[in-house]
Amino acid sequence: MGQGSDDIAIHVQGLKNAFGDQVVHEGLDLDVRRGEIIGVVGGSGTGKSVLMRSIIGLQMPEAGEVTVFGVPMLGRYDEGEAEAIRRRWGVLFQNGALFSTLTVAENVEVPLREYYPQLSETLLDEIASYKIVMSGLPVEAGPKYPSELSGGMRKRAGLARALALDPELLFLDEPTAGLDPIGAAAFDELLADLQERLGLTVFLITHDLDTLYAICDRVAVLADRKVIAVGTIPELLALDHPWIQEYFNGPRGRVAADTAQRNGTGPDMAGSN
Ligand SMILES: Nc1ncnc2c1ncn2[C@@H]1O[C@H](COP(=O)(O)OP(=O)(O)OP(=O)(O)O)[C@@H](O)[C@H]1O
Repeated sequence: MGQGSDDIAIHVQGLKNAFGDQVVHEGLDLDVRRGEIIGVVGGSGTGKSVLMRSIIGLQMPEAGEVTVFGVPMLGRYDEGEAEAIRRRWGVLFQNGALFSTLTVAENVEVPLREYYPQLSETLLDEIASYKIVMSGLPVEAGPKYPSELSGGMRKRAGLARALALDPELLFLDEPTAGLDPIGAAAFDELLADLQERLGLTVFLITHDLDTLYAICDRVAVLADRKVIAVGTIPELLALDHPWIQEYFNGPRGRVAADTAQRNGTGPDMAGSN
């Protein structure tokens, strides 16, 4: 099936980002399809977070285009059409980025208060409780402070906040970093379930090979200042780029592939080697 512009949630073209002399991206192109979970991988410092920040308007690129749901965004994040697009996404930052002086419920209410100041306190509390439960936390977590939660619970609280505005698009920066393998697998399962139930498009930065095998439809690889390849894992394995081979066919990649085969969660690897 061909990909029309309606099928594309995020279109990035010719992106350039630099900090002083350090050029992080140059001529970077990426299309994210509607309804997919795309994993974004690359060595440390290749600019995965900077790419995400460029898309959501926290980093002004030196050149390029960013279009979300067909709307050009760069330089216009606070204006009319682009401002409305911002309401259609939720973001979970790398460390959860919860406000430590607010309870979990109050954290979830922050975007609601910002965008819907007319909502009553009762309704805010109800929506927050709903999002908290949806993110796999007990409703009793609502009045707790982030410092009272485990790492896995904090991630879920961050997810609840990212889901506050009923987003169609979710940005997640290393959501399973710091979780034990069981906690990480549970978080992956939650994400896959939410993606399916809510029809989300998910932009997921990760170093976690198990996550890639378990829930990502496609994987985009950052190297040499660009997205050097994007495809399913079997498609990437067929490429002979050294970083891709080392990453997926190195010892950790092999273990993740075996685990995925055992769990029946991985892609059909027939035909790949
Ligand atoms: N605000 C900033 N000022 C200066 N340099 C920055 C800034 N933000 C990012 N960088 C640099 O840009 C490069 C890419 O950073 P980024 O955080 O996007 O990498 P990453 O691929 O997400 O890495 P990691 O996997 O380690 O999280 C790094 O060299 C980083 O030091």
